[in-house]
Amino acid sequence: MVTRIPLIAGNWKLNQDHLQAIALVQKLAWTLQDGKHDHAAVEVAVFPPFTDLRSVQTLISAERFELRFGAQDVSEHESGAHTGEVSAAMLAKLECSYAIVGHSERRQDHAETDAIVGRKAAAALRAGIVPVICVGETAEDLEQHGASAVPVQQLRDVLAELPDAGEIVVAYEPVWAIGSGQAATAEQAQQVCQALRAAIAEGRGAEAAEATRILYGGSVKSGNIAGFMREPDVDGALVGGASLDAAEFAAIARFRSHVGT
Ligand SMILES: O=C[C@H](O)COP(=O)(O)O
Repeated sequence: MVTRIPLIAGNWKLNQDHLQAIALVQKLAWTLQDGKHDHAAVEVAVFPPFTDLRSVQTLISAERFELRFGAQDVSEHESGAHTGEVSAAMLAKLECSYAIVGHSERRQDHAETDAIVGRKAAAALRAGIVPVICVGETAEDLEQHGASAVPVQQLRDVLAELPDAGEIVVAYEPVWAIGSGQAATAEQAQQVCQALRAAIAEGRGAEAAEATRILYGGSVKSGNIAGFMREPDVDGALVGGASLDAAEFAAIARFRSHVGT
């Protein structure tokens, strides 16, 4: 049986300039160190804006912090006449481990389709970056189709664009739970994450499905993380607002001290 190392990921969205990013990463790393955080047991990663990545890389490398980091998006293109785009190779050069693709805010703001998201994920994989593939249903989808149908179809469509091999992370983020303060219940998250794992098994085989980490995202806080992490198919969290507070985000990463409470 494969052990999936939990991943607690902080998506800063459009927050923190590069000076604020340095302060936040320092505070987070020191808080985790004070709490003797075992990074081998629970991985912690931050996703700053593009403009912060160089500063975050330099700090993490100079201080030998065990934090990982990634980008909030990546281009499907590799180079050339694509103004405003940032390629996976550029992110790899900055030592990004991950790139988020298909966040619902990008799907909404930039009309990103599953095919585009799939091509972005494929570009990340080609550069040795693990794509964090976001899927999730809106409140209307939930009412009309139930919780699983839309995220499962989104994931199938994204996986269709990917090579069979290469590590991926999937993040289930119900759109209605993002930034609303109204998280899904642990049972709802488990039900959808289980269905997503079955979709990965269909597309990439049972072994890959067993090894793939599936995160829950949407109003995660230190007060509700333990419930999610008790579920067998939830392997971590993609945290938005609460990741901007170092103490709160570190408390989320310490979910093991709340499990059973
Ligand atoms: O990527 C993170 C999600 O959109 C969740 O955001 P939130 O924790 O602020 O609800």
